[in-house]
Amino acid sequence: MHPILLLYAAIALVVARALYAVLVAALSPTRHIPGPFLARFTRLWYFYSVWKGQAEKDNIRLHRKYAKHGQFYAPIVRLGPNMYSIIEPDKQVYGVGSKMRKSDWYEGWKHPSPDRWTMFPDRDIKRHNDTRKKFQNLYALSTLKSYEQYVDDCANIFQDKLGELASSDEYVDMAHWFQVYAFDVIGAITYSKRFGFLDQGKDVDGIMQALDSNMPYSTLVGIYAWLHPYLYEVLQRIPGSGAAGRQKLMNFTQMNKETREAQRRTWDLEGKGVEEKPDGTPEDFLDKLLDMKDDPQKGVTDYHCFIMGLSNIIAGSDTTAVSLSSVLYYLIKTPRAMQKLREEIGWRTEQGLCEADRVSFQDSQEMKYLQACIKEGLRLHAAVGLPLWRVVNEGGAEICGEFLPAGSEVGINGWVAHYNQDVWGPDADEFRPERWIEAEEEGRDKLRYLETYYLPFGLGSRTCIGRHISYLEMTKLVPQIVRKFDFELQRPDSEWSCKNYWFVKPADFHVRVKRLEKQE
Ligand code: HEM
Repeated sequence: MHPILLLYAAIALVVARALYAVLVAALSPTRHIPGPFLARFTRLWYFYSVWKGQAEKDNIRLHRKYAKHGQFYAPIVRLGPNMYSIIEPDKQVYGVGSKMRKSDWYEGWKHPSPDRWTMFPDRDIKRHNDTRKKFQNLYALSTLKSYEQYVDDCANIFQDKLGELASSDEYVDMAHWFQVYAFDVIGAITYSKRFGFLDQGKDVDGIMQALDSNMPYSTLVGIYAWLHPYLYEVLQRIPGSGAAGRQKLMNFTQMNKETREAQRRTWDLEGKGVEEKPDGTPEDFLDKLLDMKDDPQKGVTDYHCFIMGLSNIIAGSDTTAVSLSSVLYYLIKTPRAMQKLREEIGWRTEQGLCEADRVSFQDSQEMKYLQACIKEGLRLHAAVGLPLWRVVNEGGAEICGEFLPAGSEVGINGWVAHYNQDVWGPDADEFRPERWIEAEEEGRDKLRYLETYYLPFGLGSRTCIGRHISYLEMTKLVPQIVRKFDFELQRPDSEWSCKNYWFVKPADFHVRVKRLEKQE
């Protein structure tokens, strides 16, 4: 075809597509739901918002902008032609038995082949339920004990590193150090093997970089999920691209699994489920998976063992690192709270209720102020900063006072929920750990009410399966470091800046570390 004709054809196609979008928007039964003008016709508005890395702020701004008199937030706003952000954790959408599946936005978090599913983005409700049931024990509170030594080892190395950093006057990037810690802990818990980041103080073999580069790709491609298979095919061949990063992690996971299987055969551990292995290390996550695989009753396959290990690294490293940064950042910004936390640790140590050099997970459960500080840190800065998209089923559904037709995508963003002054009160923007203790004292109803709107770990049937593990990592490390070190922000008078590509990562959390004169 002549090039000019080709150009005309392309222009005609674009015009027809635009007219179609205008027509659909004009006739849509949800056209009265407020939102940016462009978002009525195209997902480009949302794409741009996510691309800037500030989507949680835009999301909050929209709910505020369209609030009616007497409301803090508009209950529902539009982010795209059929994408709606809501402020209520509606049970139809998120309840444990909900039939609304994750939207195709989650496709960007997996290999495009339908056979290569993993737990977090799985959109098949039945398969997801089966997987979750099979493996939830590995993440249960009762299993944490077997992972505690791995956390202790990493926390001790982390403490030594802080000691070294304290002897220099330099500002250091605390977000980086928490990332290094969280990666090594999840590596140790999953494979009894630290990645070695803590020891070297940096990324080894580009693993952290691999995961990092995957974030913008997965976050953005999911908005136009149909593009994913084509882009992935090309990008996986380009070093440094998100798709190549994912491939690297998959290779790493597979290699660990194969090495361990060979080792277990040498040690003759297959199917034995021992608590401690011949090399003295406690049974790790991978051993537990392989024990299950060796038991024919459990229906655990090689593929399960592969994806569950991979999920731990992808879902459990940055999330914990960001959350640790949040807690420490707000403690530094709120000296009164830091002081109170140190008093709690000091008092419990004097009373012999916790050890002088480490805090056991069991002891940490009794430390009310510590628990409140962690909860409050994750409220003000949830690690995940985009709506948790779900799809409305056949027949449509009434959500937040609006009837949404089948196929609509609907989601609540933890950041929107956590800054809602109608829920948290006029001091919703403040770091005030006491609010959790007061709510508990007021009675179970008040606490339960707040917890309904507390979503750092998601909600309902897809709530974070690894949350107890992350609590184990955080509740041990935070007291261990704040009792020994002080932290001075490089820019104490301004807010930190963050980039939101699903995880809202701090970009400039620079502090000077100082050893506390008097410990406890
Ligand atoms: C403070 C740390 C963490 C935070 C804030 C966090 C947050 C979340 C959130 C918000 C979800 C739900 C996402 C959705 O609905 O789309 C989720 C799911 C998940 N998380 Fe976490 N997470 C953390 C730590 C971990 C750890 C340590 C692991 C693994 C050891 C883990 C494994 C998973 C998995 C496998 C899912 C998918 C669960 C499912 O679909 O049933 N997470 N997490």
